[in-house]
Amino acid sequence: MAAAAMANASGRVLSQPVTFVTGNAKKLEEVRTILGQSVPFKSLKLDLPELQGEPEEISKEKARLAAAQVNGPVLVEDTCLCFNALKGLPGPYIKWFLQKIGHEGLNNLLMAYDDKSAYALCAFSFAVGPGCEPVTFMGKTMGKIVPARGPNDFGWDPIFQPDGYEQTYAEMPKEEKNKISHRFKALDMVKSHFAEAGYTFQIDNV
Ligand SMILES: O=P(O)(O)OP(=O)(O)OP(=O)(O)OC[C@H]1O[C@@H](n2cnc3c(O)ncnc32)[C@H](O)[C@@H]1O
Ligand SMILES: [Mg+2]
Repeated sequence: MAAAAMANASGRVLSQPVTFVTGNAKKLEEVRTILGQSVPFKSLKLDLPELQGEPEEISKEKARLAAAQVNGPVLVEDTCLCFNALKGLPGPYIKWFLQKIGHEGLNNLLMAYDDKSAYALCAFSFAVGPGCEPVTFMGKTMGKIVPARGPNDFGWDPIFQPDGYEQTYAEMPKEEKNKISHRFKALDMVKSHFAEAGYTFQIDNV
């Protein structure tokens, strides 16, 4: 953990509330619901660059870029959808795959394979400020890729059916998705981190 984060671990007040930086309104909606009042944050709509590499490194670099722009404490996340038959691809490149080939194209990618298993991976990173090394929290939910079912209002939700469920993420009530999702699991660790670190916030302008 960076020196600044250590200082805060003793219970120091953060100079500003945490800013959750994302260009994705649906992510923001889920993060708000899952975090509730546990981690006070404000949000900033910013399209950070789509980086290449391993999920944890992408997330950390996103946090460094966001902290430099916000000049304060930031939370960011990067989401991957990984197909086991394709050794984890599309992974962090899912946004472009989804945009270019859609739900049907993503199913077709697996046509030649019996193995339709996949996992959703969420990597949140928190940086206390510019120049501080981010800490990362990963959440993973296992499932399989299926022909699209359910409302089409959030990314690849209609084609991801989590293990142990007959419904896709899109078909489930939101409260159900938010109890088992990759995002929920990562945010659970974010919550614990904030509780253990004893951060206190200036929340006047949240
Ligand atoms: O600004 P950021 O936070 O980066 O938002 P983004 O939309 O660019 O998001 P990512 O870079 O993490 O790309 C992930 C892609 O997966 C989609 N996605 C993210 N979380 C999802 C979820 O829980 N269910 C379905 N689709 C999701 C999202 O819409 C993108 O197309
Ligand atoms: Mg992005």
